[in-house]
Amino acid sequence: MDGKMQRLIIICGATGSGKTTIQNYLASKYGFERVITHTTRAPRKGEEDKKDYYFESEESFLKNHFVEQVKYAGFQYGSSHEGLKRAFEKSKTATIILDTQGAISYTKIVAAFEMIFWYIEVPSEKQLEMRILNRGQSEEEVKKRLASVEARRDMKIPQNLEPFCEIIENALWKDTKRKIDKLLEFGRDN
Ligand SMILES: Nc1ncnc2c1ncn2[C@@H]1O[C@H](COP(=O)(O)OP(=O)(O)OP(=O)(O)O)[C@@H](O)[C@H]1O
Ligand SMILES: Nc1nc2c(ncn2[C@@H]2O[C@H](COP(=O)(O)O)[C@@H](O)[C@H]2O)c(=O)[nH]1
Repeated sequence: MDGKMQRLIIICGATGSGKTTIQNYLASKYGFERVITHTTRAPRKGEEDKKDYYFESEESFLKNHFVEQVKYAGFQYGSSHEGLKRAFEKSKTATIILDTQGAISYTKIVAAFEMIFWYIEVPSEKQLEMRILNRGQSEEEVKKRLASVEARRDMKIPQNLEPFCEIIENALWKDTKRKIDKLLEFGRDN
């Protein structure tokens, strides 16, 4: 596959803003492969190892070759060269979900693929909280997550990421889909 034709859609935004929902839409509608990242947090209900994340112990996490890694709400997260390679073996356009710190790291790397940055926004924090609760997490868990330094930081797009990002408001799902379809209109050679 021609390396220059590859493209990575980097999706970031507040916790609960809809990054995974958007990534799933891109996979089902466009066939864009997901880059699976690594974490030391425990799987949530319904999450599967090697599908949602590579779920790692503190020891096994260190054995990967990371493009970037961060600590988020007390756990390790990282995107690996292996994960990117596996995704690009399956489709020319791949998607990855990162926190804003990880996205900033990608703005600084020299890569053989094109990068597109999306920041996902939700109109209010109350809506975010409701969406996370509806996902099945306990109120205590949600409160703890929303209070973490990283979650607070990612509520708003960092200034140094703004020049790279398309901001997508994810209020009504049908409007979000329309916006995404429009953004991808000129890249139908996936
Ligand atoms: N436009 C929307 N309207 C209503 N609910 C939505 C919308 N988009 C996503 N959701 C719901 O909000 C919840 C959070 O979405 P999702 O898991 O995609 O967020 P996320 O940004 O990946 O969160 P996290 O970073 O915490 O993993 C899910 O239950 C999802 O179904
Ligand atoms: N910088 C990175 N951020 C990542 C990676 N994988 C996921 N994430 C981000 O972490 C938070 C928390 O994720 P959650 O699944 O526990 O809700 C979220 O903002 C993700 O975008 C990664 O490899 N690098």
